[in-house]
Formats: sequence, structure tokens, C-alpha cells
Amino acid sequence: MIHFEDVSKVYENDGKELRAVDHVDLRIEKGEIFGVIGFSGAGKSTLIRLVNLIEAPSDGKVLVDGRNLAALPKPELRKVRRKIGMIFQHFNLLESKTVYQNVAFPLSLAKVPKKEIEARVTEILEFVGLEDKAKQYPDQLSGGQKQRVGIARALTTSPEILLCDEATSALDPQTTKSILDLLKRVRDQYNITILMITHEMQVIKEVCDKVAVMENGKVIEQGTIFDVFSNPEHPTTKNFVRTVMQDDIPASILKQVEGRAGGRHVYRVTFLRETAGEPILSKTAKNFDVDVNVLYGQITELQGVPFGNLIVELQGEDAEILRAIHFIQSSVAVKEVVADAG
Ligand SMILES: Nc1ncnc2c1ncn2[C@@H]1O[C@H](COP(=O)(O)OP(=O)(O)OP(=O)(O)O)[C@@H](O)[C@H]1O
Repeated sequence: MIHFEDVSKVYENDGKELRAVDHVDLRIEKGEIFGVIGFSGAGKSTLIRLVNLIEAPSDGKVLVDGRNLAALPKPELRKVRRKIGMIFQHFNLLESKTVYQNVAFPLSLAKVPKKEIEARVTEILEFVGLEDKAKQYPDQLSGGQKQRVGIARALTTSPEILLCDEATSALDPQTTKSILDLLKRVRDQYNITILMITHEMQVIKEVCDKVAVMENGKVIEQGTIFDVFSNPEHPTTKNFVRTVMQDDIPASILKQVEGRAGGRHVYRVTFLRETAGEPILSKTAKNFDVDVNVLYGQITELQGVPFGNLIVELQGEDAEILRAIHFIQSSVAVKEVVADAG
């Protein structure tokens, strides 16, 4: 649906070249919710603006539904752009217009007959849960309600793509969740492809199917949420994942283990996908002469699939512990067992 093929965007700043987007390749398929994460200055905003040609690429091609926007004649470009909606961090609503007028605005501009506008706006306001706010003005709304108006306005022209530029960054966590739920419904009900940029990993974890991590204009890692979160490779990705999935051993627990006599055997056991529900540790305790002590861990859900990360201590004779570890490692249920200490 949206393909970046070796795309770069170079700005001139005081005679110096700045590569805001640097040789990026991305494929965002129809109906996907695709997240791009990166720190400030990574190039996310530039990247998203290349999709509707607010910015033109310096090199490479951005294809939307197979068409290179930069090569289209103006009337064609206008048509394609109408199929791309956008929502913003600060909502960008017209303060002097009511909710109804804001949502109707793109249709009024396109000179759609009044009756049609009414039917469409009513349907969309109902969809975003604002049917009772039609006559209110933006300054009478909460942040979450304002973003619902922004989403409604983007949807009135029946877009195929929705671009979200830090759409929840100005909202509290609870409101963020409700807006993300709404975006999921937008995709599910209208099969709209959603490209969102954010600096919050929680947002990516909550709603995206795939993620690309940007740094200095480059995509440094990309993949499904499950793969990237369960096995991040680049240090920056690891840092982002750490913001939502704590997997370090807390200092207090390490101290407690270190204080014990007779050495320590602490391992990280990572459960993936279908193995997350396996009673592998209780089997280990039953089949081997070892005690299994779960020190710390969490089971979370990534795209509806359980993912677990446990820190366990095995107590017993060294040889027996080795056999137990071998059993855990060889089991299809466990991806890796890493000695953290000992
Ligand atoms: N119009 C422009 N002219 C010159 N330089 C620009 C322009 N737009 C962006 N840049 C530069 O390109 C780099 C990437 O900026 P961009 O806004 O795309 O990053 P970002 O990841 O979206 O950051 P933020 O989250 O802070 O918006 C930055 O160094 C920025 O200063």
C-alpha cells in the first residue's frame, strides 16, 4: 500500500546538507497499523510527510498503491491525496467552527451536496462517539474529544490511508488508550491502512502490527511487534523496548541472591508464543532434583500472544542443575536460557 524504495530527504541548513531521511526502505501493507518510533530529530515527521508529498523525496520513490506521487500530474495527485487522511498531535481544529462544521469541512470544500454531508457527518460522529457534541466548539471539549473530532474529520472523505503524527502525545495514558482503541476500530471497520509516528513505545505495543525504529534518518530495525519486542537487536531498540517491558533483574533481588551461600544459578528464561502457557518449570522441578525459585518476571501480551520473561534461580547439585538446564534448553517450549549470574 505504501512503499518506500531507497528514499532519502536532504535539507540544506546554512549551506550544510542534512539527511533527515537516509536511504529508507519500508513496505506498509493494506490494512496494517504500522508504527515508526524514534527520538526527537530521528526523521519521523519528515518520513510521514513524504507519504502525502508535503515533502518531496530528494532520492528514491514513495509509492502509494503502486503510484509514485512525485510523478503524478496535479489533478491526479489531488485525487490520491484525498485518499490520505491525517491527524495531528495538537488536533489542528478550526476553533471558530462547531464540531459538526469541523468534521464537515473537507466535504464542504469538495462541494459535496448538503444532504450527503449531513448523512456522512452523522455517521462518522456516531462512529467516534461524539454524536451529542455536534454543536459544541473545540474549546468546550477535552483533549481526547478533540482528537476524536480530528479522526472524524480525517474519515469523512473515506480515506484509504490514515497518517497519525504523534496523535496521542498530548493526551494522558487513559485517554491515549481510548484513542488507540478507536484507531483499531478505524482499521477493523474501514480497512484503512494506518501509519503512525510516535516516540512512545507503549503506543506501538498497544496498537501496531509492525514497527520501524528510526535513528539519524535511518531505519535501524523493523519487523512485527512480536519479533522486535521479544528479540530487539539494536541498542536503541533495546532501550525503547525496556521502557515498556522491564526485564532487568531488580537490584534488591540480585543482592538477595548474591548473599546466599553455595554459589548461585540464576537464569533468564524467555517463553515465546505458544510456549508461554507450558508448565516447563514445574516439569523441571518434578523431573530433576532441583528447586526452582522464580525471582522475578512478567508475562505480557504482544498482539494478543502471550510473551513471558522469567528470572529463575535453580538450587541443587551443580551436575543436576546442568541436566535441568539442558532439559529446559532442549525443550521446544523455551527459546533461550541465559545465565545472568553465577
Ligand atoms: N524543513 C526543514 N528544513 C531543514 N531541516 C529540517 C526541516 N525539517 C526537518 N529538518 C531536520 O531534519 C531532521 C529530522 O527532523 P524530523 O522533524 O523529521 O524528526 P522527528 O523524528 O520527527 O523529530 P520530532 O519528534 O522532534 O519532530 C532534524 O534534524 C530537523 O532539524
